[in-house]
Amino acid sequence: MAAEPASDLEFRAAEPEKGSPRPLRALASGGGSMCLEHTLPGEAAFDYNTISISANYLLERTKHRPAIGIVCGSGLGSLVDHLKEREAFPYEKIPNFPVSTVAGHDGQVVFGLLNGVPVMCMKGRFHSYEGYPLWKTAMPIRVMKLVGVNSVIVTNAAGGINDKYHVGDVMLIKDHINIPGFAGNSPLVGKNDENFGPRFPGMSNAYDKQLRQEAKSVVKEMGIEESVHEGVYVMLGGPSYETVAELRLLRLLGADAVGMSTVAEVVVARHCGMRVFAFSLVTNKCIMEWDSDEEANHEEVIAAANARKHHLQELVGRMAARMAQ
Ligand SMILES: O=P(O)(O)O[C@H]1O[C@H](CO)[C@@H](O)[C@H]1O
Ligand code: HPA
Repeated sequence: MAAEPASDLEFRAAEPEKGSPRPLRALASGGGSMCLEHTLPGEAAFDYNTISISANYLLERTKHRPAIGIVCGSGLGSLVDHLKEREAFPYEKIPNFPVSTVAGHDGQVVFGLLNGVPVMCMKGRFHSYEGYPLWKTAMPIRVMKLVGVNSVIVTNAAGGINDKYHVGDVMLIKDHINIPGFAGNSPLVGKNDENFGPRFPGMSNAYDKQLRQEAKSVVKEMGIEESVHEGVYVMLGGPSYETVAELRLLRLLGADAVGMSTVAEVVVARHCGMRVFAFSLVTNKCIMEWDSDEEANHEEVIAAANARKHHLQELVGRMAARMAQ
């Protein structure tokens, strides 16, 4: 029997209220220079026991015992609206959980049956631009792990860099480019917790080949091959969208779609041995020409996600059924 969960007050660190993200405080570091709060080495990731408290809170309140987790990207929360025997837990109520502050991210952990398969869903994710350190944006993945999840479906809204991609297309992610990681900003920075995984996890097979094969056959069954691609996702910190020069650089680097999420979750999922299937919905075509007057915006991202929700619900549902076999 799991330990009685402590009250929210006892364990919840100070978090921003919904809609009012905590500002990044500039603090003096040892050398007298300034550094941002989320880069301070002192802010250690939650340890195994702290994450167990969040997991136990959920395990004690849901009858479901899912092995599959789903992270819903911007505007993709409806992926989990049709779960049977649904049980939802607002992030605010879960000890130690961050809160969602972005439009299109509701802020609920939702358990239920998807095509008869028990799943645990994040209806809303966290991003570093909200003021959270990367480890905290990915902390729900560790909660999933302690709930019993061993495979995750990670989804996102992304800008299409590849000029063959159109709004509404799906990109099965075959690899990522971790731009924050190039600068040493990883969700695994700090003392390694062996309870979760090794100090130096490999990432060359981050996106499970067999699950990608399954996805391709699902896409065929659904008859949507023409609008589905396989490609490389690049993560930037945001929240500003990219300049034309940045997008041209990302294209040169081999990126097909760009976003501000997913990579930290995938790194943490792989660190703790989970299988990962991930896809991007292309919600906007990236602006690659300097003479264009267009600009990316979040409203168009949400609208594009909404327009494709039925296909995506079906894709996720069929994948969950295959992953459960
Ligand atoms: O990656 P998700 O959460 O789907 O959201 C994407 O959409 C937002 C920008 O419109 C950014 O948060 C970007 O990462
Ligand atoms: N850039 C970065 N993140 C995004 C985009 C984009 O064009 N679209 C959706 N998320």
